[in-house]
Amino acid sequence: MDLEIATVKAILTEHDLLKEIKSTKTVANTGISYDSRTVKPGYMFFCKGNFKPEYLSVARQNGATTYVSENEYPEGTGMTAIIVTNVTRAMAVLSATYYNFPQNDLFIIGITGTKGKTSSAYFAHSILNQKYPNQVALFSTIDRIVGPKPEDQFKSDLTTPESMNLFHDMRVAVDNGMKYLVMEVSSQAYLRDRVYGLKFDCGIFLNITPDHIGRNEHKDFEDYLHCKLQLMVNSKRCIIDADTDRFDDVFGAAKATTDPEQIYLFSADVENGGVDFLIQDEEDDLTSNRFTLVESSSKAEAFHVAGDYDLNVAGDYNQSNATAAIIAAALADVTYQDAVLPLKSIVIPGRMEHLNVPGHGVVFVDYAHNYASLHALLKFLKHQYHDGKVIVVVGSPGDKGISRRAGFGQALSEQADIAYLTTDDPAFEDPEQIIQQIMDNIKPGTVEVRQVLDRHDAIEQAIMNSSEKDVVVLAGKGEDPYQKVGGVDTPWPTDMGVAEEVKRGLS
Ligand SMILES: CC(=O)N[C@H]1[C@@H](OP(=O)(O)OP(=O)(O)OC[C@H]2O[C@@H](n3ccc(=O)[nH]c3=O)[C@H](O)[C@@H]2O)O[C@H](CO)[C@@H](O)[C@@H]1O[C@H](C)C(=O)N[C@@H](C)C(=O)N[C@H](CCC(=O)O)C(=O)O
Ligand SMILES: Nc1ncnc2c1ncn2[C@@H]1O[C@H](COP(=O)(O)OP(=O)(O)OP(=O)(O)O)[C@@H](O)[C@H]1O
Repeated sequence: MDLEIATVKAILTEHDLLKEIKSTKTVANTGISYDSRTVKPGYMFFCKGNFKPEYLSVARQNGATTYVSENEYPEGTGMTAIIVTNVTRAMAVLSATYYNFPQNDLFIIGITGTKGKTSSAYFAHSILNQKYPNQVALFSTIDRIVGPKPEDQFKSDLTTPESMNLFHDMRVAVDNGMKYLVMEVSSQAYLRDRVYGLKFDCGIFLNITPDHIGRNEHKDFEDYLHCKLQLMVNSKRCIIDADTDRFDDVFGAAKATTDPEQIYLFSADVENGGVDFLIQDEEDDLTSNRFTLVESSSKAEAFHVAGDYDLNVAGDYNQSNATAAIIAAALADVTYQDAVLPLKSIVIPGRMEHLNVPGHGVVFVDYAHNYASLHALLKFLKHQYHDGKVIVVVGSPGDKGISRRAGFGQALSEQADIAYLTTDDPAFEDPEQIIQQIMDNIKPGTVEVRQVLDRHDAIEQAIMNSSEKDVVVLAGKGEDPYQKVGGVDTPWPTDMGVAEEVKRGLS
């Protein structure tokens, strides 16, 4: 595929992004890249993020003929320089153009929220896939599915990919016959313009609590909220959990660009009047997670998704995640009959996975990694295992989500009996200091704390020291296969892998 300079000029002008084009010759670009190491002859190269001018030299040596940047660089001498006001936005609109606007051929459901994005995405994907087999793409934190064959499924690096990868993967999905796309939209996606210019057919807002504030992320909570709200502003139809904090802001953002007739509210709180769908919790323990979905407005009644649902995944919060997914799927003509079956059998990797260890407590591996999710998880498990102890293995990552440290301290003080504080993706920080910061936020006398720096040892000790009535929660990493240490992804056998190894050692 070629990208003509004339087209580039027209698109950038349309989006008010063009400063000037310093052209030595007018060429068609044979490919696009933001990484000098992947550049091939005739490519257009984007200088973005923590870019260094030497990358441009490498891109030129590799054959790039054009670069797009907010500044002109001597390293690009001889190349066509496209100087823009905002390079990440320019990259988004030019990537969409280069891949020939694949979004126009997909019904796109975007999901945001501090917690529940991945779970809701898996729910929506499984429901839609039941009705439209081999036509539903999925871009989640865990996996990306761009086609029906096994090789069309691969692990994700980011929750929401860079715009260039996003439009590339959408193009592959469309070429593979996909007609629907369920994707998670992180706040970073809006902060970094990864979804700039993209209109969603349906946007879901689940919840918001403090997270992702710090260096490389959001400067404060209001910025985090502002970015999350952009999904509502950029969606043709909006689905909102009316129980979320800052509901008025979320509803206001949706109404700014969407007819209220196209906004659907749901709630698990019967007191919450004026919603379209009500969730009635029938049973939520470890063996059964059942709820009744009630259509409580005339516009909801047109959907025909009311009824009893059984979820194969524990946790009352998953009733809300599933409801959001059901409503979104209903917008793509799914009805109760299509939705009820897949939810009965769904498995979400790294979310509420459990392992029975004879003679010891049942082990839960869960991706809970901030106050809201750890609190919800421990509260649920404490209720289920009221005769035993709640034993938690947890650490907090380095260089991001700094507020999680205080949040973990608080959640452990409120719900845990024993806490093993350990390492979780320390990045460039000292894991011992991170542990100390969690410790600083534990209320004295509430929970017995053991500090075990090595995560493998911490898991082993937690399981071996547990008794049959206890529950052992391995929190934060889900099915992550690595520990991020000093800029290197160090292989990690996964929390469940370590638990299984401990179990094997007992037999
Ligand atoms: C803060 C942030 O979003 N950073 C992302 C961003 O970094 P960046 O643009 O500064 O890129 P960089 O890796 O520093 O390198 C600078 C540029 O030079 C290029 N380069 C680099 C080396 C070289 O030899 N040649 C070369 O051309 C790189 O390709 C890049 O374009 O672009 C990179 C890909 O180009 C991403 O990997 C990186 O995500 C980092 C790793 C990250 O962890 N981001 C997290 C915070 C994130 O986005 N998380 C959210 C989920 C949060 C949530 O749950 O809400 C997500 O959506 O995943
Ligand atoms: N609606 C919810 N409310 C509170 N906690 C939730 C909710 N849904 C899921 N959780 C908890 O959060 C954990 C992560 O869930 P999930 O992966 O679906 O969220 P996410 O938004 O994708 O998270 P992240 O942004 O960290 O990748 C779950 O394992 C569970 O403990």
